[in-house]
Amino acid sequence: MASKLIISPFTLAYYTYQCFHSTGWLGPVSIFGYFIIGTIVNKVLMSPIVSKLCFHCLLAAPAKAAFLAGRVEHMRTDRRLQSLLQTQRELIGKELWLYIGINTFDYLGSILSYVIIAIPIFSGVYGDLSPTELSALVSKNAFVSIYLIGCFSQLIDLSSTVTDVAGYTHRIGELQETLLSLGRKKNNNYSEAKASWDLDGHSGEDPVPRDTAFLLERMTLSVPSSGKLLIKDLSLRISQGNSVMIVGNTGTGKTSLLRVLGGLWESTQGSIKMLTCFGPRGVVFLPQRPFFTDGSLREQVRSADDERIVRFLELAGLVTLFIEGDFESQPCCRYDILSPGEMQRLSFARLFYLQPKYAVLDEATSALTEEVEHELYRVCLQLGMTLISVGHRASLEKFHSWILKLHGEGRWELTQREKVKRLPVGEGC
Ligand SMILES: Nc1ncnc2c1ncn2[C@@H]1O[C@H](COP(=O)(O)OP(=O)(O)OP(=O)(O)O)[C@@H](O)[C@H]1O
Repeated sequence: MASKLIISPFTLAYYTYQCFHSTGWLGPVSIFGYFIIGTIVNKVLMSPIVSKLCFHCLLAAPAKAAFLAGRVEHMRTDRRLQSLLQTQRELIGKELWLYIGINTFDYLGSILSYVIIAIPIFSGVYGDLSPTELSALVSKNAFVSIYLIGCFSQLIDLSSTVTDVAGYTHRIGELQETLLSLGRKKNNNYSEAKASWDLDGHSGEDPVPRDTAFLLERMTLSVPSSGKLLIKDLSLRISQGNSVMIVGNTGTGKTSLLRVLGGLWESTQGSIKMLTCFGPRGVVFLPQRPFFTDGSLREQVRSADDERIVRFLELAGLVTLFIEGDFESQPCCRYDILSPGEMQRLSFARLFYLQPKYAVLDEATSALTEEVEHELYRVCLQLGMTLISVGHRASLEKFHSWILKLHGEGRWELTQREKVKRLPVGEGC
């Protein structure tokens, strides 16, 4: 693209000069004018097609999904399909005009190349040339004119590519800035946390204990869009070995609290500080609905060592699902065929591989039985992870040192359980 961008002005200037040389100003001016008119007509014909295409894509996806949803969705599917067909018909009608426009532009362009040379010939400018020289001049001019039109088209195509690239660059720049500011914020959080701890009179040694991952001070949280109060004045320090379970009724703000911990939402008042990093050396988040990229099982678990993969899969209770040793071709590239429970097990296999210090589990075992949930939590603790989990089953409480109960409308209750023991894999709790 860069080479085209550099060369285009030169070829344009060269062929404009060549055209000017044989036809005078008439040639370049007519071609330029013709090109502008062609571009305007093209734009007018294109814009309704682009918007129709977007609408068509929007309609197509839910229509397909709804089609699979069975009889309950039959009526809705029918309506959407009708609307989809209607849009398709309108699209074809509009595209027809676009193709007519493009072809007419091409045909008229070649005629124009002869018209612009015909004028000086018939007005006697080339009266002294022989018929052979005249025919050579006409064919040379036709070539120059058509090439010139081609150059203009290329330049316009390039301008739209440059616009796209500028847009992407802008977005990537924004992303980079956001990541940088998040990094800065995290560093500030750490020093601020240290400073505020100093104010409490703990100066001298390292004020914020190294093993602290999250520090919440009189934090108030409301839903950003509605302002609905979820948690009021919560102070909490989450440190290694002190797993916290967040419980409460539906809609009381359990997931919202995890969003704040992960930096997705901001607290309304007070402060919340994450003093660790994302990833194996810090914190890993496991959502209720796991996300996997396309790729082999090895890529999902990200280990080059087959023995380790088998071990993680064994720990997650998944090994029978996969043929041993064939991790490159195993069907996680089709993870959509896995059941929700198998997906949750697979995300635990990944967690076991990463072995982070902290694991934030948002109902990460909701599709599994109590026994399997028990086993997975036990392995997490055995691998030395500190858990921050949201769950509904009371049987999960024994894996946590603290229970944070959210009552809604800002009310909460924090209770301490006895210290959780780390159990070796395979033993009961
Ligand atoms: N993205 C969002 N935009 C606006 N409101 C939201 C959003 N996500 C959640 N909420 C609202 O915030 C409130 C708390 O939601 P949250 O998901 O934290 O509840 P929860 O306690 O995790 O519930 P559950 O047990 O059902 O998962 C709810 O009233 C919900 O409607």
